Amino acid sequence: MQGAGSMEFWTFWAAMLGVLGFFRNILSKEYGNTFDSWLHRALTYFSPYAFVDIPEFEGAGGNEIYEFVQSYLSSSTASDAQHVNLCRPKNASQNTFSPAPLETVEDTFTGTKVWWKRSVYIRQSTGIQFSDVPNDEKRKYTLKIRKKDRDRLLEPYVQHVVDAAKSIKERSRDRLLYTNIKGSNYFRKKSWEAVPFKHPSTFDTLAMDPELKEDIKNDLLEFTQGKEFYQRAGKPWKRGYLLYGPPGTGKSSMIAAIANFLQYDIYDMELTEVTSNSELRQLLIQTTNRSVVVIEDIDCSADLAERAKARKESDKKNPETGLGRGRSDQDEGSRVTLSGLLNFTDGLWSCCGSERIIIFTTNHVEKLDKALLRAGRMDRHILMSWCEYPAFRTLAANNLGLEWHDLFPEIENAIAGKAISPADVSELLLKKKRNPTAALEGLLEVLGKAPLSEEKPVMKIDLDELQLTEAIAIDDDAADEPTSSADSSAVESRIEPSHANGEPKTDGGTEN
Ligand SMILES: Nc1ncnc2c1ncn2[C@@H]1O[C@H](COP(=O)(O)OP(=O)(O)OP(=O)(O)O)[C@@H](O)[C@H]1O
Repeated sequence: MQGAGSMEFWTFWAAMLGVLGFFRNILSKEYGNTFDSWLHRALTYFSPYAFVDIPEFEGAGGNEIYEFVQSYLSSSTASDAQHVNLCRPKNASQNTFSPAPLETVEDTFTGTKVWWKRSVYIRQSTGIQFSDVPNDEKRKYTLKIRKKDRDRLLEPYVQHVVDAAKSIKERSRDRLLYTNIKGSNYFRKKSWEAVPFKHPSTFDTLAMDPELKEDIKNDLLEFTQGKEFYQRAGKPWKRGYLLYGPPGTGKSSMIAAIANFLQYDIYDMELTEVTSNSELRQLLIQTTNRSVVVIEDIDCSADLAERAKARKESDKKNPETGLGRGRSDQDEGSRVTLSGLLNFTDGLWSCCGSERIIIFTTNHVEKLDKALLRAGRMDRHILMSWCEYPAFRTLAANNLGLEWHDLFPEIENAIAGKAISPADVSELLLKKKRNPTAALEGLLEVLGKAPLSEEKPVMKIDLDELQLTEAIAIDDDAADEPTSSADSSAVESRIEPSHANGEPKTDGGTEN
């Protein structure tokens, strides 16, 4: 009986469709379209599903949500579909998938199923062409969602799609290396110039103490996952590293490894090209989130002797009141000052973006002003030192493809306590990379003559001494508007290219 009932049901609907089809055929084009839209509305009304159309173009512009959906569906969800489009945009390094037209893709959000369908259909030409898509081709994604789930799910689901699409885009795009250039644009406004960043250095190829390497990786991971912590603690979401050590110990390689590890862009700040604190600020504002801002060889950019000299000169001008102290920087105009740099690292302006790593490097940590080194200013001080045995093992693997060789124990003895940089070891190995044994023998010979690290000690930052150093009270505007107090001499230390030795001094304020 049930079979007969079901038969009647289908017979009824087949007859209904036949009648509807007959009417549709005899209607003129104009009435036909009205009939179609009426039928569509009727079917939608009785359907348990709601449909959300996301057209590629809305009005005269593109629809951002369409692009987000496209990126979202290019992830594994779409590649699970039976029929997918596969493409690789020009210059991109990854393939992207999208569901083929009319293919339905299922997705699950917080345990609820939703469905996506992409349609491409012909529209009547308006004579306006919005893109390189042929004028009469229209595309849209349609989200099918149960009516009962719509109110609860639609908003958060769309937000989830947008967030996921943004992170997919971020991961798949080529990263950039920016450098600041002298007022290149029409208004001579300081700006950055970018090139694709393709440095091969990674934490795997970096030759250094394995424990320190792991520690830095964990620190970086903790930082990237720390959004809530930084918010809760009322701290700007940024982290400062000072990399110091002799030339060729891998400071630049470490920066590249950090950027590759975090998938961040790099802003390589040439401080000698920056002529004032406000320019420095301008450049900082233009940097994007999720980036590494680097000032290499900060000891060469920061002439602390000049600072002492400037102070002496200004003292001479106003011997009694000391009102000129520190002013000379400003009087002479456009110069980046120490306070400008400190504002850059931890002043109010340093918070204009988020998820940012600031890295300074130096070969001469002893030349740096203690105000820069003080705890809290740079979160980590990382010593990149002479090549030790574990670092040598990494270099042997990188350059010779060697995991083990009978000469390794001899090298372990010979390299201990020697002042030889990873760059030198790397070069020696590379010279004879076709003959690993000869390369290792060559290295042993050089190690025999290499100076002891005691003879070329690496200056280490003495944190205890830094704790005793008094801090400079930093006022956000201090850099551009010098105070007339005696303190300004410390705040307004000039920074410009030179290698001269200086006598750093910090005045007043409290340790943080
Ligand atoms: N720790 C290291 N791990 C792997 N390779 C290294 C390391 N140190 C140096 N090298 C090799 O030596 C080259 C120079 O190193 P790098 O520029 O990173 O050193 P640096 O400390 O920044 O030098 P400088 O202070 O002179 O700028 C690199 O291209 C790399 O091949």
